[in-house]
Amino acid sequence: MAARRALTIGLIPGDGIGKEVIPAGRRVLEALPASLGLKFDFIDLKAGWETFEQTGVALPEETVQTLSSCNGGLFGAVSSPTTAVKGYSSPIVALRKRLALYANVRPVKSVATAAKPIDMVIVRENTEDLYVKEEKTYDTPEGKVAEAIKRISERASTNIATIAGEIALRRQKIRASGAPSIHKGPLVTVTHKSNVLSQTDGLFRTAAKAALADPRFSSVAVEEQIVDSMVYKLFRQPEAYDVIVAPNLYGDILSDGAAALVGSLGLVPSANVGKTFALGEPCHGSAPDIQGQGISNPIATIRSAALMLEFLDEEEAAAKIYAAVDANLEEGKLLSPDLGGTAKTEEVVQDILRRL
Ligand SMILES: NC(=O)c1ccc[n+]([C@@H]2O[C@H](COP(=O)([O-])OP(=O)(O)OC[C@H]3O[C@@H](n4cnc5c(N)ncnc54)[C@H](O)[C@@H]3O)[C@@H](O)[C@H]2O)c1
Ligand SMILES: O=C(O)CC[C@H](C(=O)O)[C@@H](O)C(=O)O
Repeated sequence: MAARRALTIGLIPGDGIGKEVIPAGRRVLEALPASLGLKFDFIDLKAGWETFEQTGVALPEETVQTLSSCNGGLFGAVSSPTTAVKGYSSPIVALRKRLALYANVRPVKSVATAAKPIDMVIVRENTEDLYVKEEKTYDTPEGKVAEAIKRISERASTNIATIAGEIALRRQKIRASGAPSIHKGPLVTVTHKSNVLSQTDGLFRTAAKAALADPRFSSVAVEEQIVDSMVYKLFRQPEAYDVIVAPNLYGDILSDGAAALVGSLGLVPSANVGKTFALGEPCHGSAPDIQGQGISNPIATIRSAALMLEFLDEEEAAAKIYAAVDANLEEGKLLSPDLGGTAKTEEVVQDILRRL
């Protein structure tokens, strides 16, 4: 039987545990039932610290060009240094801008992994804020001073709030079809710090609220919350959140915090979303503390593969992957050490493949 749709997927393992989890994502895609009619062609691509050490370039132009000709991609993680290294710049941050992946969508859901039910999506602006990385250091008579630009545009804030509203509506539609849920109606919470940063976060706040006032979001409740008290409420009452929309840096920080609430960074996926392309990426980094031990949790990447499929309009295939992962977690017999288990990455992958 000829495949209904062929998808070319670029794979960028990167560094550290990125090399352990990306093959897991690939194997799960390959194991999807033939009845779905999907055919995958994979292209291995390079980026990261090791690539930089070998070639002097962290994000080869070939990777960007090839990825832009793919339908989608999976990015593992890179080991970005914490001190400036001449010529190195974070490849994932660069890719988001080069491929116009304007939204970073991060669903955080507890499936037998947290004391409280949690089911939220953090929608992080992906191209600007402090991530424009326009920094400089200069000398003054009192010593060195460093500065960074925080750039917020009306256009990017409108775009990110719009996709947040669309995600809230889509989640509501799924709930209306009978899926069990902890939420009653669609809700978007706009996060900012415009009590202090009245111009930059002030613009984010007004543009996001204006976008969500569009009549097509009339059924979506809109709330706003200052980011510091948001962290407080997120930890005390995570069930209160449905969709959170945030500027780039706050979204980065909130999603790691939310990952702690559901039990591990190794569970939380993301998709870097553009108009016609999606790059799945686990929220975690290269985890140098556990790399090479075969114990990294592959679920964040496997869920990222599913999320990528969702944004490529292959929702049925995505649902099969989510269900296999949920079944693994609900049974709780083969869990990796970050979740309190003793299973190796390979055993978790095998269990999920069996359930597909
Ligand atoms: N997308 C990316 O490329 C990305 C994202 C975040 C961090 N990083 C980079 O990763 C490097 C390490 O950063 P870090 O240590 O601050 O954060 P990290 O996310 O790599 O690790 C934080 C903690 O979570 C654990 N962890 C993360 N993923 C896990 C998984 N799949 N299974 C089990 N445990 C997991 C780690 O063992 C560690 O204890 C840095 O160089 C940073 O720049 C890259
Ligand atoms: O270390 C890097 O090169 C990028 C880290 C990256 C980020 O967006 O800051 C990561 O924290 C993430 O959440 O994707």
